[in-house]
Amino acid sequence: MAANYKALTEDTAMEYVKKNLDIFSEEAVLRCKEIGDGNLNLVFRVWEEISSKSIILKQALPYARIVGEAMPVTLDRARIESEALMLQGELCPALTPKVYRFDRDLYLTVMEDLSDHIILRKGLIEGKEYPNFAENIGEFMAYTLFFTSDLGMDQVRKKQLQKKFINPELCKITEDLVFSEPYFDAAGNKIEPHLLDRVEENWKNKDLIKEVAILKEGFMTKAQALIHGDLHTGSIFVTEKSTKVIDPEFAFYGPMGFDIGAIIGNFILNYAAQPAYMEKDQQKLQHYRSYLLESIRKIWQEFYKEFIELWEIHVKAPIESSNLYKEVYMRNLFEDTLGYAGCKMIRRIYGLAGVADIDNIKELVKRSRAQMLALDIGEMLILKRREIKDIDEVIEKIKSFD
Ligand SMILES: Nc1ncnc2c1ncn2[C@@H]1O[C@H](COP(=O)(O)OP(=O)(O)O)[C@@H](O)[C@H]1O
Ligand SMILES: CSC[C@H]1O[C@H](OP(=O)(O)O)[C@H](O)[C@@H]1O
Repeated sequence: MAANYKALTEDTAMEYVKKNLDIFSEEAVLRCKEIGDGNLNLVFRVWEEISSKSIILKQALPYARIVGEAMPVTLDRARIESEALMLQGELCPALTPKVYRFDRDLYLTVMEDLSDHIILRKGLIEGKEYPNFAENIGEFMAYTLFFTSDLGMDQVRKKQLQKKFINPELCKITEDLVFSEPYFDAAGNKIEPHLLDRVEENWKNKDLIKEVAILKEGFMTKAQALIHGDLHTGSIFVTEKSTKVIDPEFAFYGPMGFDIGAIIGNFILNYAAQPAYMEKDQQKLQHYRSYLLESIRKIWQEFYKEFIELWEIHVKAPIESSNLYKEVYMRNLFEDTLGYAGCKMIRRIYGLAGVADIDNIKELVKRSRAQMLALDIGEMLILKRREIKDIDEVIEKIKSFD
């Protein structure tokens, strides 16, 4: 740990802003609130009432906030996050918060305050619709993944970037929490008693475990692009018109399908949860679930369209211009996307870190229905990913569980 590192408090965060940033005037009366609700870090909002100017300070703790000091986690994740935000900002300026400074002593990123946006997960739980989201996130993924892959950048530079974004400790968290612990009786799992029989089925399911092991191997070895690494609906801020992707501290060179699968898997988690929230209005429920499924279809289609466009414009080498190669590449990416979506769903039902869409359902019977549905869809995506023809078939298969 850097000698000068100290976790900030609301008071010291304000002092830091006054001393180090020239955003506010010297006489400004500042206020500060710690607003972090994630599993890992501190997030301070500092603002001045009269000018309505504000700023966000995000600081890594030397451990995971959700567990405490018993789970040490490298502070270097703050560097990875700020550097990934800056790179994503170059590729997709409209879809990324502005980073003003990274403090290497305090592992602190100073960035744009997005409080006029809402975390997408919250919006979806409230049943809101975001007409531009699928297009925006499709573009974000196409640009960030294409231009950091061997297709979209110089191959020597790519390897240098890979070195900069080696992120072993955070990858190990994902390897454990997403791909390993849900498949045995790990101490960190949070298994509600009514789920135990269903969870034990997973532990005994040899096919499922084999397929998850294959996906885990891909996560650990397929250095395809600089992926966000944790692209769930809690890592995205939205308004009706705008989308901003935050929190890339898990970024590393990994399989592209892990990002696309994360977003699709989290939309399906919301789909599984919605009957509990909208039970009293079946028409509204049907409408909203169609919206969620349409979003999934559009997210994949927009990503696909943008990615292929970039490929056609930027790739001139004869080998990588092969149309047959493109087909195989996109098919593999589709299968990875489905497999990782399934893994990301299952881990959220009984692994260490839950998901608000489902955890917020107070009534046990309704929560259990949502959990079982998510487990069944997750398992189907992992096991059937090679047989599923296209995104339309994914939607049909999800619907068939009702
Ligand atoms: N740039 C920002 N503007 C406004 N609020 C933010 C910003 N970044 C994070 N937050 C708030 O802090 C919360 C936690 O941030 P996040 O980056 O997800 O932390 P963690 O890495 O701990 O998961 C978010 O859910 C959001 O409410
Ligand atoms: C002990 S970290 C658990 C979990 O938290 C991260 O997500 P977030 O902080 O965005 O909620 C990541 O998904 C990790 O797997």
